[in-house]
Amino acid sequence: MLDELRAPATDIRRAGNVEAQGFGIAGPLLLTVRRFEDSRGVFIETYNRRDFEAVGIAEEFVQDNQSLSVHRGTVRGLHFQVPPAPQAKLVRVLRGRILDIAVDLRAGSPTFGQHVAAELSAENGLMFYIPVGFAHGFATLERDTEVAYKVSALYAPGCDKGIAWDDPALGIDWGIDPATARLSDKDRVLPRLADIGPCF
Ligand SMILES: Cc1cn([C@H]2C[C@H](O)[C@@H](COP(=O)(O)OP(=O)(O)O[C@H]3O[C@@H](C)C(=O)[C@@H](O)[C@H]3O)O2)c(=O)[nH]c1=O
Repeated sequence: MLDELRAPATDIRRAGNVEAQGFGIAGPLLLTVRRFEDSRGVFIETYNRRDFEAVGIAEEFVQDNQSLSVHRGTVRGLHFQVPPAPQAKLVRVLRGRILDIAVDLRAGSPTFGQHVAAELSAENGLMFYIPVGFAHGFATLERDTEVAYKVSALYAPGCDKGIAWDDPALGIDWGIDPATARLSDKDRVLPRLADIGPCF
């Protein structure tokens, strides 16, 4: 866990079975949900509208996505949908482990171009909330990693945009050897941040 990136513990909000902690960049939240363990195994609430709203996640989520990345070092991103179909995302890992990244693309934001990172795994059960106005991507740190995420707007291919994961201006340490990263054809040719206009 990248503790140095988290906001002070005083910034923790709790409601029901969820606890949310902010980062140095306003907006994204790292969520911990209560695990109910018994002799059968585990139960968790992965989303509860009332409680998630109470900790600051007010969007209505309208689509659930899931991806499997077979190889360690798979990179998906950095992606975002522009208006009129911008997406907030609520990300968790079902199997394996990722380094999840959110880059601030909000015009006028004091932290524009900066990013937050969180290690999410099936084991730690953490969730990452990424508001509208951020690009999102992740690198898989284990084989056969499955990621599930809710989004607040339907997939709109015409609004689907991206920036290069390895743009030097972003300075992201993805926790993998960049030379062995596996990307989609689409992600291999994404522009750099300096080459896109204002998006949000
Ligand atoms: C994202 C998406 C893709 N697709 C289709 C399009 C394409 O043929 C195939 C694979 O799409 P992609 O290559 O864009 O998948 P992927 O690279 O996994 O894209 C995802 O990356 C992560 C980091 C995100 O944040 C997501 O919002 C999304 O952009 O699935 C949908 O039908 N609906 C969707 O919502």
